[in-house]
Amino acid sequence: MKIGVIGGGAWGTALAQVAAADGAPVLLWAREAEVVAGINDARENRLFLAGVPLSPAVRATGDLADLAGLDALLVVAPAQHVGAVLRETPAGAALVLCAKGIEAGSGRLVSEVAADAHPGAALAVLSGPTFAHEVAQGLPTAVTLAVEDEALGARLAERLARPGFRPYRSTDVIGAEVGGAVKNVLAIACGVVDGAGLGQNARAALIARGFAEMTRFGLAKGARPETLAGLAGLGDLVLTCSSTSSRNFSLGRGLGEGQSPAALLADRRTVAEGAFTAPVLAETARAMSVEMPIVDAVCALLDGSADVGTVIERLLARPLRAEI
Ligand SMILES: NC(=O)c1ccc[n+]([C@@H]2O[C@H](COP(=O)([O-])OP(=O)(O)OC[C@H]3O[C@@H](n4cnc5c(N)ncnc54)[C@H](O)[C@@H]3O)[C@@H](O)[C@H]2O)c1
Ligand SMILES: O=P(O)(O)OC[C@H](O)CO
Repeated sequence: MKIGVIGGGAWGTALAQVAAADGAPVLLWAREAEVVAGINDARENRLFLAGVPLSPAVRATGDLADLAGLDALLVVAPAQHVGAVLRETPAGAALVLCAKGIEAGSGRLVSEVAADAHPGAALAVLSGPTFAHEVAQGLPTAVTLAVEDEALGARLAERLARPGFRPYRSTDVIGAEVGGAVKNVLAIACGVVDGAGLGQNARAALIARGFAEMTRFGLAKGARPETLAGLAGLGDLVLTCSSTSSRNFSLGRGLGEGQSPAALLADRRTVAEGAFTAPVLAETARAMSVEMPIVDAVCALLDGSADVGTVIERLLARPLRAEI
């Protein structure tokens, strides 16, 4: 199975390294000419994954047309750019969607965006607790690989599996997507708890109640509960809600410390997907009558309509209710 990667950020580069670990060639498209040159000439992506020596089997290109004729493309552009990039990408390959987010404006999951850009393409979702720098170092990692076509799922899992990289197969594409998109917003909330010094009890409560929000939203979208309780949902939520290695958690921590959202988001080279997904997630949930108070609180902090003290007061003043 000939593999290409769309996106030369940290995660696209780490996944290219995984796919090339057995020496099979992998072609990676990167938007930045310096990333293409760095990978081809110095075997390093200094902009997004500095310090990781890349396999000589990973080759980079700045031309999406070069991806024609490959069997599977790992789509690792940020969620808000997947549509634009796929519209310029030659069709014909299975698409393995690795971005975690919901498209602003349309409210579409990445699989819906991909189906629109490449009608009839086989679609898979790869998601789970995966800090790129750990995967690139070969540290043990497990992911959900969700594909409706079980035979394709088995072939993809076989192609991507390594001793330190274990794909667990699923057929629940929606569940895998919802988990990855929602956890980014909840990771911002956990960062706020940390930055505002609210304590470990509050963080654990937020993870559990955030998971309840993820589950309500996921079920309304047609996800299966066991997917949300697995690697792509709860697993990734726990990872990103407990580490400053998470860009979303770090963004939230800045908000919790009282820094302005505009300052925190200005001039970012790396992506904190939760900041883009939060408003569209809140809007979509409202339209489906799904309650997501923690997501609403993150939105209020990001759009500056409330400060940390106010959103905490609002969350704590909610009516007492049954846990489930
Ligand atoms: N970094 C991780 O550990 C990790 C792990 C799992 C999933 N992800 C997901 O992978 C996706 C990509 O994240 P990343 O961490 O690789 O990115 P990154 O933050 O390392 O780099 C930013 C990326 O955005 C791209 N970009 C910026 N503007 C663009 C545009 N207009 N069109 C197309 N691309 C543009 C850049 O070229 C670069 O590839 C995100 O959805 C993220 O949630 C990341
Ligand atoms: O740095 P974050 O917050 O984008 O998280 C990276 C991955 O999604 C963790 O699984």
